[in-house]
Amino acid sequence: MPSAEHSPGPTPALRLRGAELSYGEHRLWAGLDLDVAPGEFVAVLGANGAGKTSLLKVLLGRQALSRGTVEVGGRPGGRAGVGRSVGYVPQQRGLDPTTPLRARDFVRLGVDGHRWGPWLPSRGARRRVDAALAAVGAEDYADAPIGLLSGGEQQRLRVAQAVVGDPALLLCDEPLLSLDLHHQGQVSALVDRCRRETGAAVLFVTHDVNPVLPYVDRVLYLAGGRFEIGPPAEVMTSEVLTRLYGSPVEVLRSGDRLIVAGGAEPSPHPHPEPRPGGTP
Ligand SMILES: Nc1ncnc2c1ncn2[C@@H]1O[C@H](COP(=O)(O)OP(=O)(O)OP(=O)(O)O)[C@@H](O)[C@H]1O
Repeated sequence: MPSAEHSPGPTPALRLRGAELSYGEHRLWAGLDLDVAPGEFVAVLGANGAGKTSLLKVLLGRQALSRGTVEVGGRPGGRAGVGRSVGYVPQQRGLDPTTPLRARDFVRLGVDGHRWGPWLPSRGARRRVDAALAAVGAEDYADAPIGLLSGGEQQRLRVAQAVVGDPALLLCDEPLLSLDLHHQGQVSALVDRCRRETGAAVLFVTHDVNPVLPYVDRVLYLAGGRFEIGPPAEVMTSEVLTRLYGSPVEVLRSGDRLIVAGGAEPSPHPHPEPRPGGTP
């Protein structure tokens, strides 16, 4: 199992030590040592069920580790430790058309609506909301009821909501899923700009690394209870992924794109009874 240490420097935005997550007999990953530096962009990849979303749940304090420790911004993780320091872009889910919120009110929730911490003067909050709306290109529908917007428009607003609070750690759970190629590129570039401007570290769960490939510093690849971490050029190879999956995988290059072929999980996992842990 490789170590995932990153070079020493400022307090890591995220530190995992000996981290393991199992649901009953089903071990998702174990022995995970990972330091993510401020401003670093880490793509989290892997097959369905490899434990990507579960990792984010741990970092959000919604799921306890089975073993090991987690720190966010130098403070112990878990419910008490997360607060405003973590921004979260969830998987796309359509919002109820009758949701009684304008787009800008939805984004403002990221400033002062659902986090612990001081309230900002409302003029400052409004400026930040306007800036976040502009950053995701949502000015035209800033005052529209959010439930009536398209899935892609709603997703851009989720990104705006996550970054408007200036988090130390930005967790993105497949935020590109419902977006067309153009907007995939825009949202990827937006997340990149945010981490450069604010120093937020990014953990970006995705099935397709290509939209974020220009920005990714390291890839955390989860498969079959194991993991690999490193720069994309070192991890996204036929040899490494074949070893990780324990079955033949071919990584092909087509222009700037990477195509991963093969990679079936070695054996089906048991699916135990659900444990408390919530759904992000
Ligand atoms: N609370 C829970 N109790 C028991 N098993 C769970 C629980 N939450 C998730 N699992 C199981 O853990 C495994 C990993 O789930 P997770 O959602 O983390 O995978 P993922 O890598 O994000 O998958 P996908 O790519 O399909 O979104 C799955 O087999 C899932 O059924």
